[in-house]
Amino acid sequence: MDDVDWSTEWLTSLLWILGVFVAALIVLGIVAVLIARLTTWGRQFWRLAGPFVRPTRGERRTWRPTLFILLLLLLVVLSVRLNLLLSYNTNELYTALQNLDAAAFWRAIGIFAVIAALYVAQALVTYYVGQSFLIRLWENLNDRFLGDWLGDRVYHRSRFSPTSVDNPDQRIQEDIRTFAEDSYTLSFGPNGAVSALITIPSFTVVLWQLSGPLSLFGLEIPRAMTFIAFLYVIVASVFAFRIGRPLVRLNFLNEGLGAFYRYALVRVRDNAENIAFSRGEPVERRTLDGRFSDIIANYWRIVIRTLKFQGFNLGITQISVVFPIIIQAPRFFSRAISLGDVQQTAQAFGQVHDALSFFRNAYDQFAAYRAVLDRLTGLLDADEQARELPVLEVGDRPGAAVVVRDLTVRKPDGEVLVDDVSLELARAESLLVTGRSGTGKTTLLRSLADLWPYADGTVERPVSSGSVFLAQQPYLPLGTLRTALAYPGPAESVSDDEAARVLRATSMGHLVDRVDDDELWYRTLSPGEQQRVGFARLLIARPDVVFLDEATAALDEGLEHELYTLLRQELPDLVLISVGHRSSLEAFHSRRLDLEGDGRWTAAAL
Ligand SMILES: Nc1ncnc2c1ncn2[C@@H]1O[C@H](COP(=O)(O)OP(=O)(O)OP(=O)(O)O)[C@@H](O)[C@H]1O
Repeated sequence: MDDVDWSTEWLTSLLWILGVFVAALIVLGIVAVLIARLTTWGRQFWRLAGPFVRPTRGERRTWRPTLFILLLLLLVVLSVRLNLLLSYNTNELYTALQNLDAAAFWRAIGIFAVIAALYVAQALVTYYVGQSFLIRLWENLNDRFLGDWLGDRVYHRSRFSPTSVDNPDQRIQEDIRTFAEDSYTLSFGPNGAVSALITIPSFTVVLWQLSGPLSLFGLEIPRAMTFIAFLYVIVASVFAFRIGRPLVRLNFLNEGLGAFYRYALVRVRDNAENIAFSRGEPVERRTLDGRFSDIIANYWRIVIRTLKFQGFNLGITQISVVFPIIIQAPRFFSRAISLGDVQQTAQAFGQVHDALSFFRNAYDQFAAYRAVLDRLTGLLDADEQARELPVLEVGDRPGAAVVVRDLTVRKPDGEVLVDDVSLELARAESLLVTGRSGTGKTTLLRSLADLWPYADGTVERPVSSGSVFLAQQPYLPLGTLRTALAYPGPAESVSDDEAARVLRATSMGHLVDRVDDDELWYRTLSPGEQQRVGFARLLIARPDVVFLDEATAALDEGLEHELYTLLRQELPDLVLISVGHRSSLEAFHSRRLDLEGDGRWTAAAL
């Protein structure tokens, strides 16, 4: 093996790094384009990462991600170069030992110290740059996915999609992080694909230089070591792929089953009181046990499959430790090569072996990665489908008025709930929608709110904050009571005086001192109190039109009377549309729409 001239090595190494960097850039660029075009997972990857790396038109073009990628590539090339130098240094070290040459030995140790210091610095910088890159990718994806899911009210509309996806929350919170992490580790990570692709040719050259001919069954194989290394790993990889393949599906199932179980647990937590009242623990337990045992059954399948897969991988890796030494030993004993050469061969073989094995060892990680790709692109698809569902055009009509023309509301299966209804409500008018349970009262309100995809006709009303919908159970956001009163406005928009006034007006004076307590209000307040928070919110928001869906059902008739009177007094011009069963509500409405089922309805003045 030729000696390295360490005095000029920095220049040689610099030129090497530049040359390999450019060559790697070209080759990786071509490979990346081919993967993104020709493979499903490549297309999925590009769909997720593309907008980060290359923002599309309309967004500000930023070169930052591209520069990050170039820097990461440069660092990988540098690390391979340092590994190469370490292998030459090892050769010198062992040759000096064999020759009992103390001066050469200490010189080699000195050089080792320099390379090792550079190596540590390189590893730390790589870690920092790599993590910064993945954090940026993570932030970008979270931003996009949240925007996609909340935008156009997809989170709600997706309930009506033909294919609904499970647990979008988990996909946004966990899968995005896994995607960012795995994208980095599998590509530019210290043992990733890029490092493997650069290491293989670099160390193949070393192996080539150290290889001698080998006689096998009377046949002379020149440079046998190089060929054997490749043959060994390629054959092993083919077997490993076959053994490891089912892990893709099993890991996918593992994710889904875990989420399914967690969802059941969350349901128990959220419905704790109902379950406790009915002593429903045995039923819940059975459901939870069922879901958990599905996880375990699948996990066992993963364990058995991994046993086979890892058993094979570990065996192959162990053999590879002594393999190059055995092959080089005869040449060492015949003094054709030095001890340093044998050591360097073992190192070079190890590098080529590890690099080639990347594709085999990373298989299970890659399997989980593909499952994440499927889950994330699945969510994007479902969001798109939800967006494509029909919408009832709601025209903006500022001021207190609602106009509905030829509105027909259907169930998803096409059955008509409300057939061809038209109505006009002017300032201060009010409508009570009645009908038996299941005749479509809530669905009619949903259609007016532009939330129900299976409706046609035209609706005009004030949009955005001009109209407020209040469901039977008002939504109380996390945070303070002030946040709940201001919702969906910002908490700071409600002053102390105003909060106190509306709380007292809705018979909740006892909460005046607690407006800034951060509690789980949706659990602390009784259903009736929650409904009163809904009314208090109306007094703050002062909308032009209000839709109340059994919004006083949890209150006694006396309180109901007080709240409706209050609403009329404070908002005399308000257009009021209520859904309710109680006859006591008639006193507060000027007209009634009675749904009779099968699309039929009657309208009358009250
Ligand atoms: N997301 C949905 N998918 C399919 N069908 C639905 C959906 N939401 C409601 N429906 C159906 O539409 C019909 C009307 O439901 P809706 O909730 O509007 O009735 P309602 O008159 O408000 O009943 P109640 O008085 O009990 O509240 C019901 O048969 C219900 O099963």
